[in-house]
Amino acid sequence: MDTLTLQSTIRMNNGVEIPRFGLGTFQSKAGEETYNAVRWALEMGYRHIDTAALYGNEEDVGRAIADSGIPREEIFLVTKVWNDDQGYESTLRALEASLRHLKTDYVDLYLIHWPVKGLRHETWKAMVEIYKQGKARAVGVSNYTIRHLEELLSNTELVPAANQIEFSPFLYRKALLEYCVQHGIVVEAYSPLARAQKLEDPRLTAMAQKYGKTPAQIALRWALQHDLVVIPKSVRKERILENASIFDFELSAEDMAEMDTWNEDYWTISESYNPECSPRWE
Ligand SMILES: NC(=O)C1=CN([C@@H]2O[C@H](COP(=O)(O)OP(=O)(O)OC[C@H]3O[C@@H](n4cnc5c(N)ncnc54)[C@H](OP(=O)(O)O)[C@@H]3O)[C@@H](O)[C@H]2O)C=CC1
Ligand SMILES: O=C1CO[C@H](CO)[C@@H](O)[C@@H]1O
Repeated sequence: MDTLTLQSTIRMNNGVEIPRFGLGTFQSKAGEETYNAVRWALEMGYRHIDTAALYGNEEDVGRAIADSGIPREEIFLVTKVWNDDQGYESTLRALEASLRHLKTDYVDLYLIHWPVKGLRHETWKAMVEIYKQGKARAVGVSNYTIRHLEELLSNTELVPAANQIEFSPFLYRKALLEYCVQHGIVVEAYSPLARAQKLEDPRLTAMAQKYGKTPAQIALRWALQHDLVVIPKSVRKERILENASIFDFELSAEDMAEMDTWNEDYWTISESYNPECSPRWE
C-alpha cells in the first residue's frame, strides 16, 4: 500500500481532496477547551477539523484556525446543518450562520447531519445550491443508510461527496461501506474509538501489544487501512498526538482480516437515534 502520512488525502467524486485524518470536536467545550484542541492539532500537522452547528463550538474552531497562521486553503473544514434547521431556506440560513461563526466565507464540506423524515429532500436541494454558489467545496450527508442513499441518488444529479457514519472495529458496516465505494461516496468514520468504550477489549489490547501501539492507535489504523476518513476527538494534547501517531506502522493483511471479525454491532448512538432502525429517520 502507499505510504500514508497525516496529511494524505482521498480524492472525492468532484475532484476535491479530503485529508484522511481529522480532529473531531463533539463534546469539546466551547471556549478554551475547543480552541486549544484545534490549535494543538494544527500545530501537530492535522489539516482537517470536523465540527457541527450542534456542537456549539464553531466560533472557537474558527478562532483557532484564524490564529494558527496556517493559510485557510490548507485546512479542510467540515460542518453540518442540524436537524432543526432542515428545509430549503432554513438550510441556506444555517450555512450563513455557520460561516459567520467560523469566520470564513466557505467550508470544505457541508453535511446534512441526519436524514430527517419529510425534510431531507428539500435540504439536499439547498446543499446543491450551496455547492453551486461555491460556499462549500463539497456537500454530503451523514448518518445515511443504504436506503437513504438509494432514495437520494434516485432523485439528484449531484452525488454526495461523503457520508459520515458511525464506524469502528466493533461496528463494521461492511455492506454500507461497499455501497458507498460503488457509488463514489467517501466514507468518514465517526466515533472511530467507539467513544473510548471498547479500548479495554482484550482482542484490541492484545493487538496493541503485538504492534507496540495503543488500543486507540490500532482502532484508527484499521479504519485508515479500510480507506476510511477518520476523525477521532480529543481535547487532551497527549491524546491528540497519540491518535495522529499511526503513520509509522501497518497492520498486516492477516490482522486486518482478524479485526474484520470483531464486529458486534456496537453502537454508541442511542437506539432512538440508530439510523438503521429508528422510525425517526423513515
Ligand atoms: N455525524 C455525526 O452524527 C457524528 C459525528 N461525530 C464526529 O466524529 C468525531 C469523533 O467521534 P466521537 O463521538 O467524538 O468519538 P471518538 O470515538 O472519537 O471518541 C472520543 C472519546 O474518546 C476519548 N479519547 C480520545 N482519544 C483517546 C485515546 N487515545 N485514548 C483514550 N481515550 C481517548 C475522548 O476523551 P478526551 O477528549 O478526554 O481525550 C472522548 O471521550 C466527533 O467528535 C464528531 O466530530 C461524532 C458523533 C456523531
Ligand atoms: O454529531 C453528533 C454527536 O453525537 C450525538 C449523539 O451522541 C449525535 O446526535 C450527533 O449526530
